[in-house]
Amino acid sequence: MKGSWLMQDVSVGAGGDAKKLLLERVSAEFRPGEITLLIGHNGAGKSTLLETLAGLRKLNDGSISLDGEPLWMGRKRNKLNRALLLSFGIAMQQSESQWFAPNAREELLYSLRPYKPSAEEAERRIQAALQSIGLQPDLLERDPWTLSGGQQRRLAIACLLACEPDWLLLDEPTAGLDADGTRRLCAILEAHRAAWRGAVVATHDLEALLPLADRVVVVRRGEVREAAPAEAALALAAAAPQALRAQALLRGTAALPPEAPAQRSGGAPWPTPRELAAELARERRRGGNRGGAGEPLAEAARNATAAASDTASAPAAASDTASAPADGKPETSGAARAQIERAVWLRPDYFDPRAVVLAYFLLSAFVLYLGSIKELAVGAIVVVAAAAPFSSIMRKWWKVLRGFAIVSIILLLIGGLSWSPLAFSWAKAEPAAVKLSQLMLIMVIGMPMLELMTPLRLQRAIQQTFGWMARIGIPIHSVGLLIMLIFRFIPLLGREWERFAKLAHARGKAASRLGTVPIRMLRVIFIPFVRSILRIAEEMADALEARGYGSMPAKPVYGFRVAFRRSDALMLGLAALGGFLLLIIIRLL
Ligand SMILES: Nc1ncnc2c1ncn2[C@@H]1O[C@H](COP(=O)(O)OP(=O)(O)OP(=O)(O)O)[C@@H](O)[C@H]1O
Repeated sequence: MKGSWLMQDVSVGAGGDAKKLLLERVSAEFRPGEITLLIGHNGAGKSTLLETLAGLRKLNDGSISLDGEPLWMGRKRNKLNRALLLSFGIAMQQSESQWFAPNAREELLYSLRPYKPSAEEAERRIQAALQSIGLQPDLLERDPWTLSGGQQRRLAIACLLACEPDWLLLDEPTAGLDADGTRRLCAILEAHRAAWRGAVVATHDLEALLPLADRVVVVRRGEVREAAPAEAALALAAAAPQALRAQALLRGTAALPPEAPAQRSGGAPWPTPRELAAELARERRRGGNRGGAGEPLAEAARNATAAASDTASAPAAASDTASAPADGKPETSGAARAQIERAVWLRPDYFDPRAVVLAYFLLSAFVLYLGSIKELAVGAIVVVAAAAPFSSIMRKWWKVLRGFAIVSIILLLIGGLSWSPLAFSWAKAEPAAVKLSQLMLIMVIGMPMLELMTPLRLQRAIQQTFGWMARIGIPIHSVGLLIMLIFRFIPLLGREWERFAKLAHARGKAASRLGTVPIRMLRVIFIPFVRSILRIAEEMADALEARGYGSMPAKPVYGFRVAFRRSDALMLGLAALGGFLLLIIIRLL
């Protein structure tokens, strides 16, 4: 691979939403024969940037190309360029997020599948990868989930190395590695560069990786701010501890002003955490901590405070340019701004779950009363009007509704067909159409319900309302627990499937639309998916047992109670009113 990786005006939204940008008009170039570090605060967007490079995030805008070839293909630019996918490997931040096979060997073989090596070649590559990252071959038969954190990190890197990609995209590769592992990783990166291959590494571990870097890219609030040769920063901070090195690096990248952050006393060559805290407080008083000229200084103080305390407590620890702001709140990044802001009354702790469930049953009963397509059409208008205020929290369910609508139409077409002669009879299809439309409307009513309460609040509501049943021998606490678990488990299935879809792209090199698993991969993925769900269920059972759910006391003590308030009564009243209006309208029709 001779050419560079180019990002041009790339914007990426949370879940593809253009209004909530995680990366904003990012342009950057990553060259082969270079190691580029991505640095920045927690939540700045480094992982997002890496995943975007790897085609794991859909672009809202801009383009990405490697060696002159576009990463995204097709008219709608929703298909990945498979040839490019094979030229890089990505190791994500949490190594455990990539496991699904029963043992380490299967994991390595899964990564190798897209490259179609012969059995001998695969074995050679596996052994070479294990050796360079320092893993014993006897680990190959172990379940990856049972390996230590550092061993898992090494295995994740081995999975990449076995594929011998031109580009390595590494997210926090030194996290959890011991000194030997870090040394080996650095040697691997150096060998990679010597072979005129490229690496992009998101890290907070400047201590280990800065000396290797050819370039440093500062990611901040979803924007790539500056890139500068690492040598400049190193020259400034040659013999400095982490605190100074971190500041020098940021100055080298123009993320900080060139002057020293504070006039120091005591003759120490770098500021103490106390001095920097005082400096930060001064900045605050000047009111310059947001947007003004004081911000970089405050930031310098924050960075160096954390780094200096790192130095004091653990000299070998990472010098962290991504320390949390001093006020303890996370940085208000473009990404953080992207978090879904909900109106107070849309939050899952606003309504009493009993009111939500009652309103749902009430509206569903009215829908079930509608017996013809004409009545259901009127019902649809009322339901859509009732659901409209919840549209922001219902968005993620659109796909489910669309899928249900498509399946319903197919079923109706099949149900209404007569074969000799071939004809479609609406009279034949109508009863099914009525049932399916009722189901659809009940689903539309139920979707906001799922978002308006948490499983725990629902469980608490059941226990509060029906707790007295326990005295007459009805296991109501177990019923509440079961309902809570079902509500927790359903979204978990979806999330686990999303993880598998991501693996199919990141490691299986699937070029299909993001979030989907190509049919040819289903065979490989289905059993591991079921196994993974069983593992999660087992972990959940262990957690419940550890919390004492197996031996519930006769009179449990609860941390909080749900309360029926005026807003709950109002919601119930509106649901009843909507239903009665519906009945009046259909009577008048
Ligand atoms: N799908 C998503 N929906 C909403 N927000 C998201 C999504 N994915 C990421 N984010 C947000 O984007 C921000 C950037 O996340 P990212 O993981 O890229 O940060 P980072 O720089 O790698 O942080 P760290 O140093 O902590 O690993 C975070 O605030 C995160 O919550």
